[in-house]
Amino acid sequence: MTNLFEPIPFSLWKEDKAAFAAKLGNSFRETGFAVITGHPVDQAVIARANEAAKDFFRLPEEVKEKYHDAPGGRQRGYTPFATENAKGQKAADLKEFWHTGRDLPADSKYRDTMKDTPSVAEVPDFDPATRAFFEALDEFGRTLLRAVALHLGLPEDWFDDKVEQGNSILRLLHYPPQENPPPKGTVRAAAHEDINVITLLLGAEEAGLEVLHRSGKWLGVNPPPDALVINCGDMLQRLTGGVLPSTTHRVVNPEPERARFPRYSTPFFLHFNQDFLIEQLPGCMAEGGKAEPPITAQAYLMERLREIGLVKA
Ligand SMILES: O=C(O)CCC(=O)C(=O)O
Ligand SMILES: [Fe+2]
Repeated sequence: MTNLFEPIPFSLWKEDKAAFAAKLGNSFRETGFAVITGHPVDQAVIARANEAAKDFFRLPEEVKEKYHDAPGGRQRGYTPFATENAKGQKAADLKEFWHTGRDLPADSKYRDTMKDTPSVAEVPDFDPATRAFFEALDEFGRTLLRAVALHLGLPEDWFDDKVEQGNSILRLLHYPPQENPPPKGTVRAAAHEDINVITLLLGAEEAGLEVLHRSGKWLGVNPPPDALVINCGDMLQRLTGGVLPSTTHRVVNPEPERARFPRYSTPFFLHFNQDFLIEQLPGCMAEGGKAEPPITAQAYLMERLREIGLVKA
């Protein structure tokens, strides 16, 4: 099989928007994923946020636990090891993570349902480093959506005002080393689909990420160093009648020779504004697809969070 995750250089966007949009769109249609090299997210911003994340995860469990927001569905702050389970899975994932949300203007109409992110006192650089990283990914995400819009035959700025105050989340993930074999049937992240519009994923160079291709085969992604992996989430799938599929993916446990190494990754889940009505685009329907009723981004998110156990029914 040819490499389905052939990297797409971001420089192409500057030279020929239509050509970049076609490559991105075709990769999404084929696998739901794409790999981008030469992305504009500043390496210093990435490195600083990764350092802050490592410092945070090194804190004692009782300190990290202070920052949980279980009643809010863990959409902000800390989630301890083995809490989240993928839809339909009994065993919890072998990961702990942190969620940074959008820093909303004081007068935003979304303040009631989009909480502030807790401030971490024990790691002095944590707040500014993660904020800067959120903003860089948010900006690049909007650029990528411009390419998606062109691919779909929409005006280039179609997504702009639908995501500008979106309920997006930066997730800092830590998969601890596995010195002892983990319980049978558990993996770092069980097979799942992302809920949001698109996901921008950095840090997946450490092996483990696999994508369920429509041929039925699990394919390892293994992007080159510093590349960014993007994938379509359920909201984009719903908007496009399945033309841009939200593909099942997972993170498998390391090979024995890598078991003593932790794995860190930092998916950025780009969401619509909460009151955006996700309604299938006219004339957009995958072969064999079925139409789904319109639903607001917020109602859809809550439905999906219940399914993965982060919001209790
Ligand atoms: O850690 C990774 O490489 C992927 C994580 C992921 O798929 C997720 O958190 O939704
Ligand atoms: Fe995911």
